[in-house]
Amino acid sequence: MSSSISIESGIPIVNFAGWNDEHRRRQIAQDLVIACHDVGFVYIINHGIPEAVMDEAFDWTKKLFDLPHDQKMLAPHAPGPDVHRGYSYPGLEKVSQVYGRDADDENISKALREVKDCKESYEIGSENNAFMPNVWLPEDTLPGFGEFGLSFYWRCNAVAQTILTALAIGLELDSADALTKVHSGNYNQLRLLHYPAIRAEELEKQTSARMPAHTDWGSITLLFQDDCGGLQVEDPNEKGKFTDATPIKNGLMMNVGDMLMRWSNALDYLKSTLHRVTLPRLSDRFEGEERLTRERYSIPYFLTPDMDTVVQCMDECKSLTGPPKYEPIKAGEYLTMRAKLQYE
Ligand SMILES: O=C(O)CCC(=O)C(=O)O
Ligand SMILES: [Fe+2]
Repeated sequence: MSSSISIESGIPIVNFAGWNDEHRRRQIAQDLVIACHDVGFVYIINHGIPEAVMDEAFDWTKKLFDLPHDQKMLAPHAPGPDVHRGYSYPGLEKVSQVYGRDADDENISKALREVKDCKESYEIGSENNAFMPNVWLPEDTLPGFGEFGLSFYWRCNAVAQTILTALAIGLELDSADALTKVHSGNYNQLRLLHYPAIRAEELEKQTSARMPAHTDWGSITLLFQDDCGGLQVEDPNEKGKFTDATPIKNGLMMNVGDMLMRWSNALDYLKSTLHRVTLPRLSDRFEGEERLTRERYSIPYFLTPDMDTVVQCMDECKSLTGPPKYEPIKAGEYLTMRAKLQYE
């Protein structure tokens, strides 16, 4: 059975076509694990979400962010990190990799906190998540938005369940449902993101950032991006070198988050790779004297295990990577710790 992997600018593409065929499924699973081990980022095509549904998700995202500020503020993100739901205006959230690599360097984290993050976002969760209740706009502000948001949330979860199954098969865990059974879907986060047009100079001089380099915290992330470009992924073999993760039509990007990396142990068998959002790639994305970059929309979907799940080195990974490197930690505690670092 031939591999389904091909490569786009250093990032593998895994084709999920034929997932229902048992032999093909094994090949896809192996390809996915190799991609997550080598790069930690992978394009997934034939993932099962129809193009029309993805287009609809971007249409709603645009409609939402086109609303006047006062109306968006009818669903405000509560102050602080505890309930990550509703609307965050530009600058409210600061993303930076102050955990891990730069955590001990106060100067680095201070400098990063002085850079403005130029994005606005809206977070949607499961209605069954008692820790983080949704913050909805009044229905007459954007009729139908909540209904679509929740249906898209669960559609993404269905794709994520297939990906988790593929990872379990590819890692040869003791059962194909080893990962799905601790991901009810109730702790995921659907995030709608808008990066307004901004003077290119601000991004070049790094007085503003679209999204500075960071890793994601959860188990996996699915990402839908428009055609603007600007997402970059660190080269796993060369620290500090970032390559463009150019959007591919109808594909989604999947990446490994820190919790799955911890699960896969010491050599971080599955890699949670640094990524960032910067200038769109093409020079024709600048317009007029002010050299404004194009605005950009993206939709990440973060998967988180159920809160009481103990994230610790999977037995099967010990043989791949040696003795456990990370202390076991409950998913809920890990999330709280990471979320606190996100807000000033
Ligand atoms: O906007 C993007 O393409 C990436 C967003 C991202 O990395 C994040 O929200 O964690
Ligand atoms: Fe991210």
